[in-house]
Amino acid sequence: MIELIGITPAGTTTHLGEALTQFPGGEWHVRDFDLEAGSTLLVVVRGANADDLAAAAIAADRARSEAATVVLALPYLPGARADRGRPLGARVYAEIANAVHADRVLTIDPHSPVMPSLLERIEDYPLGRFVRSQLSRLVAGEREHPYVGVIAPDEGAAARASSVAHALHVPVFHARKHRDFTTGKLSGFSCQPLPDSGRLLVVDDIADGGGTLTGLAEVTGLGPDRLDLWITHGVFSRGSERLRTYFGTIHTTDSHPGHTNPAVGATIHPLTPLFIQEAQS
Ligand SMILES: O=P(O)(O)OC[C@H]1O[C@H](OP(=O)(O)OP(=O)(O)O)[C@H](O)[C@@H]1O
Repeated sequence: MIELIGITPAGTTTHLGEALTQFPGGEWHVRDFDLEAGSTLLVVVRGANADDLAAAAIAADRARSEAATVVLALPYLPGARADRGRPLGARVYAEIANAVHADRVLTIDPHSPVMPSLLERIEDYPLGRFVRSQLSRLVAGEREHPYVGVIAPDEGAAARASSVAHALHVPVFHARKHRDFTTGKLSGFSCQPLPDSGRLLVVDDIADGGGTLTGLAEVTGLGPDRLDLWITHGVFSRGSERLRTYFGTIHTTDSHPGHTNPAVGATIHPLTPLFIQEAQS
């Protein structure tokens, strides 16, 4: 899923989606488009489809011929889960993304700390800060939030959940994901004792098949009357419909095309306005 937005120096935005077409066989073709002098082309690529990165590279090439600045937003960093061992999928995806030759790369809450350094022009993934510092507003609107604590489902989620708990002024409770040493498969969870009453917000970066989050919910013995969920990247593939059994409100962004899965019915927090703002800064 790809979105093209022209931003003039005065801040006027134009959606250039019609410039993107495909030949009947599926190859991308980007039609000519005009950009005012000094404009920025913002290219947002959602999800992990490398073919969309090819379209982004073609559109960027066109924009550069008009001397426009190119900002590539990769809200869900493709390859970020393949960040160890050989082959290193993260590096291969990063090389494909670098073929866009963007002046800046923006992302949000990348799964792996390895990944941003592989992208040549990434600037400290500034939007990562957004999720953490603005989460209380996103989740609770203008009201007081209802949470008595935040749960981190595994070690990888600990820093993210702690900063969300800090923003919400509530304690964080840590869980652990146990894996079988030989197969690497998930073998169970353990969790710190939780408060006897009040709502808890589980915070993680990705919900894919939902196994991690449903496994965690089971070990807490709690359900939708006590648990809500924030996940930055709602991939929501097969199996994720089980999340509804365990969580009341499910919040996510539109970083991945899977976020619209109707079986999950998540509340969506759109990212494009933030990318436009960030591209102009
Ligand atoms: O919905 P699921 O299919 O369970 O996938 C989502 C989980 O996968 C990722 O962790 P992962 O276990 O890949 O990585 P880690 O061992 O590096 O934390 C992610 O951080 C979630 O916890």
